[in-house]
Amino acid sequence: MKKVLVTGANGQLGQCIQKISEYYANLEFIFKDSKQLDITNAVEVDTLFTKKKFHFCVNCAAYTNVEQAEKTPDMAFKVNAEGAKNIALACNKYKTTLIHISTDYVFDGEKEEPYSVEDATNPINEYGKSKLQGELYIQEILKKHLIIRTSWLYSEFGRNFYKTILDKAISEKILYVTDAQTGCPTNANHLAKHILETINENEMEYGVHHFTDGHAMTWYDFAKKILLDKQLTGKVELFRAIVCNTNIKRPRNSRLT
Ligand SMILES: NC(=O)C1=CN([C@@H]2O[C@H](COP(=O)(O)OP(=O)(O)OC[C@H]3O[C@@H](n4cnc5c(N)ncnc54)[C@H](OP(=O)(O)O)[C@@H]3O)[C@@H](O)[C@H]2O)C=CC1
Ligand SMILES: Cc1cn([C@H]2C[C@H](O)[C@@H](COP(=O)(O)OP(=O)(O)O[C@H]3O[C@@H](C)C(=O)[C@@H](O)[C@H]3O)O2)c(=O)[nH]c1=O
Repeated sequence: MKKVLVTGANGQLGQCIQKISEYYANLEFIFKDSKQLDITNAVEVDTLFTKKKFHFCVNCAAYTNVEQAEKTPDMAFKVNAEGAKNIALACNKYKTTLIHISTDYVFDGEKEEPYSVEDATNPINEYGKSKLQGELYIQEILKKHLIIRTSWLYSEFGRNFYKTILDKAISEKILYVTDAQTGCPTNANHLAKHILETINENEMEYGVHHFTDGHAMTWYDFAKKILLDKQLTGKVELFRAIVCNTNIKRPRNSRLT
């Protein structure tokens, strides 16, 4: 029986993994939320790994508030870079394979085509920079790792664009959504399944991988699709945002291939 530690287990992706975990009877899951395991505490991380022999660690713990990360980059780096480093050190010491989740925001968005794993990274905001530093630590410390970059996650869990648009469609009459960024919305449930299927495969190709649902669109297009799918188009008017109410830089194009 393979033992799988899932960190940040009460986040969006962590909850998607919990939801399907019962279908993987050959895997023994140990779910740890931020209260049960603080990945920024190296001693806490090491102690947990000493007690149990994990075959895999899926690191879902992260600082994901992109706007707040710009104001308090130290917080983002503490979790996304130093926290990832602590996990990588423990995985290396206790021979655990690490599956770490990263982001499309490691790219600057200046490329016209979708980004492949061979493309150079160049993050333009603090969240992206902190996530890239996490990737670099992992690559430096540990051979047995899989870094899965994904984008624009949404699901029934946690805080995400999909749920925000549904909430706004109820509370507001007009929605303004930017069409200045293009990316691939990805259902976090699909990513959860992909991760567990990958664990179940006998051979794992270490390194950086990209995983999305594959359909590129702007945030405006995505909002339109959400309203259509939920039959809310008559309830709220949707406009392309002319002025962006945020000063945070986000990649213009972050399609992943
Ligand atoms: N959401 C998205 O659109 C995308 C996310 N990703 C990446 O996917 C991964 C999962 O994201 P998602 O599930 O959406 O994010 P969430 O913010 O929903 O979940 C992250 C979880 O990490 C926990 N956490 C924060 N700090 C710590 C800490 N120091 N120790 C342990 N746990 C901590 C949070 O707990 P608490 O709430 O208690 O702080 C939260 O439960 C992340 O690595 C993210 O960078 C990549 C691309 C897109
Ligand atoms: C809710 C809303 C957002 N927007 C804009 C702001 C932003 O440019 C874009 C998306 O808003 P969000 O707050 O979801 O953006 P953001 O938090 O940047 O989303 C990112 O999160 C991190 C964790 C990732 O890793 C990325 O892949 C990506 O999903 O839409 C509007 O224009 N109008 C709106 O009503």
